[in-house]
Amino acid sequence: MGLILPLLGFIALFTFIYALIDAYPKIKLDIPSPPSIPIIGHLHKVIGLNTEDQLKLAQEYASGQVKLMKFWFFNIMAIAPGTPEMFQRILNAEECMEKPFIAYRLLALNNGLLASRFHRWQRDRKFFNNSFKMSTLQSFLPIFNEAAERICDDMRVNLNGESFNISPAIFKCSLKMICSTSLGMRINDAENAETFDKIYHAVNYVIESIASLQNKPVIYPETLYLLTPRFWKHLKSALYLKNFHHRIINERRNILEKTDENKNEEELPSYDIFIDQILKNKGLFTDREIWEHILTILAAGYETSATCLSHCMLFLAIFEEIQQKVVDEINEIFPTSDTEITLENLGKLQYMERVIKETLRIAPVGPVVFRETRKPFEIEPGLVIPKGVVFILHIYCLHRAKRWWGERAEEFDPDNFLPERVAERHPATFIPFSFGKRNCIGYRYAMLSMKTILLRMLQRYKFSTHLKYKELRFKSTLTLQLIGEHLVKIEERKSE
Ligand code: HEM
Repeated sequence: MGLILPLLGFIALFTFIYALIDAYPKIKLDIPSPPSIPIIGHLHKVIGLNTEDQLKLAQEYASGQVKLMKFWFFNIMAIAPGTPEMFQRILNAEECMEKPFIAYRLLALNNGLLASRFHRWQRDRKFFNNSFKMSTLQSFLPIFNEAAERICDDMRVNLNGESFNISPAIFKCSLKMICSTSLGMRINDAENAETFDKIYHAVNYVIESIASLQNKPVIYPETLYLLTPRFWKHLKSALYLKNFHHRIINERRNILEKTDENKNEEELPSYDIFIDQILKNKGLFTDREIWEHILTILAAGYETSATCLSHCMLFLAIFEEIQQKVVDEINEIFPTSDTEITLENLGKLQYMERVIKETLRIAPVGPVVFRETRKPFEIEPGLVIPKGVVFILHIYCLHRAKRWWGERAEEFDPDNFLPERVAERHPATFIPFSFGKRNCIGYRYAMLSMKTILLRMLQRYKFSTHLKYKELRFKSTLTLQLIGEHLVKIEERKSE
């Protein structure tokens, strides 16, 4: 006992001195920083703030119009860029392509693309870039269409009735698309209905739990979380998803082996689902890596697309004249409801695309992304950011800054994406899918699937709402969420 206390004291002192030495090159960086408190840095600014106020605080800092701003939390140094040029420089640099463990640890999917460390990511991204190629996405169009038709049928119960929250239906549709294109689950098979429901609840529970932890300060004692009932339900949901993926992987492996032996391709779907692409490359990934990759694609693709589309439907219900313009365009390119959906005619839906982009500008589903320097990085001549510094890239602030978007930056205006206006802006002023080599691998998948759902819903129904644009409020959890529900009313659209 007599020795333990001095020993602990020595370890604490040693750790403190080590942290100071480590932090020194970062602290002396010549970058402006708001006033801070010794030891804890800027932690007091965020502690106790709800997720809506955190967004407002970030906007307040961003309005300071500096190129870079420096923050620190104990010995963690973070830098936030303030101009599109700086966003571009950071997101393009190989030196900054690491993901900070502290920001992505809660996902617990360290082998998946979203959270993996640089070297593993570099190897795996090459493989998956091929999986998301245009010909594969084209083969997914019938699945997108089937899921979109299904959501329209299910929505009929709300016809001419009260306002309802459109979000759960969109989430289920988006989940079915992802499960079908990554795991080969057939959307309209009755026996899959219960499984879709279970996955829906399990994924949502895991996402909600991570979001609730994510917004606790970085020093939140996660060990305390283990003592809460939420943790056990979180664990149960995560285990369900893991076991489910294991089962599907084994089933698909058997199917592929059988078809290999019999050279009978009939059992394989006509589209190139992600799991089959992985399994056909025997030995490239371990089983653990496979389910973490597939679960990452599911997690990264499902909630983002569904949330974006829920916002988009709400904006269209609020701005009925914009909705009408989208419908006019649809009627021109898809004159009948059975006009086939192809890459070519989806590409012609240019006004719809502007509406989706404006939705992602006003409400970028991934409001913040993080990077970490893997080695010293000269961000501008003479200013070298040392290894181990975290970059906080606040996309939400960038998208709403008056400096880049003008006095009407907070208003919803799809014409912001007219080609002549786009040409006037720096390419990194609008980055809802991030930027550079480590950007969103699923952005084309997202655009095609969202366009298909919008197309089918607007062909069938007219949307309205009593909600007012100016009264909408957002909060930043894991993704950017509307505070409240996406309430809309629908009526049958008469053919025009
Ligand atoms: C509106 C829809 C979507 C938005 C706004 C979005 C946004 C983003 C953003 C901002 C990132 C960068 C995250 C970071 O660096 O921390 C990202 C990464 C990623 N997204 Fe998406 N995403 C969407 C849809 C999808 C879809 C549909 C898929 C898959 C089917 C997908 C799969 C991924 C993956 C795997 C990554 C990690 C990529 C890497 O690090 O190499 N996303 N997404």
